Amino acid sequence: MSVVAATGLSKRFVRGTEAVTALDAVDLAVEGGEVVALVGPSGSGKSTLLAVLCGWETPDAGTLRVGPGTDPRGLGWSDLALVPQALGLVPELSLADNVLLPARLGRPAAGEDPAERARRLVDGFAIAHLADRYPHQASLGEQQRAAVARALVLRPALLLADEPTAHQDRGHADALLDAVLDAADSGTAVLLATHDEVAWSRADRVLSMRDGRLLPGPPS
Ligand SMILES: Nc1ncnc2c1ncn2[C@@H]1O[C@H](COP(=O)(O)OP(=O)(O)OP(=O)(O)O)[C@@H](O)[C@H]1O
Repeated sequence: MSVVAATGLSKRFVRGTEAVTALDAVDLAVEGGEVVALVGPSGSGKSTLLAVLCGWETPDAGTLRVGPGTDPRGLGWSDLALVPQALGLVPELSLADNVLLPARLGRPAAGEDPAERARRLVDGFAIAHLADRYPHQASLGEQQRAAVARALVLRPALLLADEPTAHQDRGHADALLDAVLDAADSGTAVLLATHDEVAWSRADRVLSMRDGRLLPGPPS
């Protein structure tokens, strides 16, 4: 059974007299262990789709199932982990505490010590030496790597990531993609909104968004 399944998702935003169809009858299913790259021009609806799938936005129409239920808002970090475009690190917590936050709030994967998993992730992302810094004391790329480590620490059933390599050089982007693919190998369903063509090439499937519509394959 797919970890996330949506049919006919639609979302319109109305600003004064202007209406934008951000999602137009989107059907989507992602299986456990599958990496799906979501590509498309700026403003095509990628972030809106992720926002609906994680429960930040309510669709105007359509059906949604994430994990066991229809309302993603009740899910914990081990069910649904998110890397938002704006990262969403907690400013009052050190980078180490941000990465460990899901482990303090949620249920670790069976047989895996979350502190050890966090250490491996921050080592692999070359941010171990920044563990005691607060987010504002780290570069944007370093903050983004901490946000990806936080999302992966519990090996979530579903990972939704919005441009997770946007602030990285190629080497760090590849380390992030390696970790995302490793999580998928252990069963995580992954949906990555990305402009990174290396990420597309490493995904199992590429889906394209244009004007709120979702189509199979990379953009033509
Ligand atoms: N809260 C909102 N209110 C009004 N319009 C919105 C809102 N959120 C998004 N939109 C509009 O919906 C459309 C889709 O936006 P969305 O952020 O999903 O695009 P995107 O593909 O993620 O773009 P980018 O690659 O630049 O992040 C855009 O026209 C955007 O201006």
